[in-house]
Order: sequence, then structure tokens, then C-alpha cells
Amino acid sequence: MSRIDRVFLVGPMGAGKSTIGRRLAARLALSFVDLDAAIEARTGVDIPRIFDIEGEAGFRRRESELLETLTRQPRTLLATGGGAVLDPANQRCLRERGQVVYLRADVATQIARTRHSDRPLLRGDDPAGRLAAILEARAPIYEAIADISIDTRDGSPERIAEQLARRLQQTEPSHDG
Ligand SMILES: Nc1ncnc2c1ncn2[C@@H]1O[C@H](COP(=O)(O)OP(=O)(O)OP(=O)(O)O)[C@@H](O)[C@H]1O
Ligand SMILES: O=C(O)C1=C[C@@H](O)[C@@H](O)[C@H](O)C1
Ligand SMILES: [Mg+2]
Repeated sequence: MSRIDRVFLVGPMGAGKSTIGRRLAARLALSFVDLDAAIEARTGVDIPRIFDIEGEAGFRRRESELLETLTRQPRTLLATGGGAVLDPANQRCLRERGQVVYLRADVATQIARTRHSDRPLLRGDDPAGRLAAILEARAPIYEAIADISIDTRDGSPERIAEQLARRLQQTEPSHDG
């Protein structure tokens, strides 16, 4: 059984990266870090406010900067933000430094799980249409960088975390260290 050192969760809004990530980290005895929460802690404001002040480009710069640092941290499970995989430099950090897990969710599931929170990219009309367009653009990236993936539509966060822990412990690390 291999020892897991770093795990990175990727996937769309509402897939459960933060929720499942916390449970999976506990099962693997890793520290849990949420990239969105780390950005908020560092700036002292929430993500919608960062989008308001600096736009998406400003948010992405902060996201990439912190991802570069946090993907070096040993014994860590990092739950990324839904769009963190857009930057090719981020993709390289994720692929080279740990096991990448893609949490899959369809648009209906995403809508059900995000409708009570303010997501800057979903403001305005037709959030389902936006989610579908975003997923279509990003799914190939999630698939390309992931070592393993799992469907999160069915099953509680605890059950999904249990399945992932088992699969990760059977998977040989594909990165250098
Ligand atoms: N497997 C699941 N079954 C039922 N509800 C879930 C599941 N996973 C997550 N949820 C719920 O969906 C909501 C969104 O989950 P979460 O915040 O973990 O998603 P996320 O992938 O981190 O999204 P974001 O990219 O926007 O940060 C939460 O209220 C969470 O409790
Ligand atoms: O999918 C996205 O681009 C985002 C997802 C969230 O996790 C946050 O990182 C932010 O709202 C942007
Ligand atoms: Mg999250």
C-alpha cells in the first residue's frame, strides 16, 4: 500500500471539493487546505468581493500565486477552486506534485448544490446555461490532469471519501516526490 503525501481535488462548482475533501483528508491523515478559503484568509475579504474589486483576472492571479505555494506543502490535501485548472502553470503544479482527483458532477447537481451561495460566475440570467458552458470548457482539462475521477451525483460525502481513500491507497504515485 503506497503512502499518500499530497492529494489535489479538482472539479466544477458544487462537486464537493470542500466537503468531500475535508473527510478524505481525515481518512488519509493529511492536513486539509481549501484554496478558496486560503485566498479569503489572506485577503481578508470573500471571493465575490475580490471579483467585484479586481475582476476575475485579479482573482486568478491570487489563486495561481497561492496554488504554487500550497502544492508544495507536504502531507496535505488541497481542495482547489473550480477554475484553478485554467492556468497551464497551475496544471503543471498539480500534475507534478501530487495525486489529482477529479470530482465529477452534472449541471443539475451543481445547480442544486450552489443555489444558496453567491458564485460570481453564476450571477445574472441562466446560471444553468453558464454552468454547462463552463463545464464543457473545463471538463477536458479536469480529465487530462486527473489520476483518478469519481462521480459525486450519488452517495454521501462520507461514502465518496471512503471510496476515494481506498482507490488512492491502491494507486502508485505518478509524480516524482
Ligand atoms: N456528495 C454529496 N452529496 C450531497 N451533497 C453534497 C455532496 N457533496 C457536496 N454536497 C453539498 O453541496 C454543496 C457544495 O459543496 P462544496 O462547497 O463542497 O463544493 P465545491 O466543489 O467545493 O464547490 P466550489 O468550487 O464552488 O468551491 C455543500 O452544501 C455540500 O454540503
Ligand atoms: O469555477 C470557478 O471558476 C470558481 C469556483 C469557486 O471555487 C471559486 O474559486 C470562484 O467562485 C470561481
Ligand atoms: Mg469549495
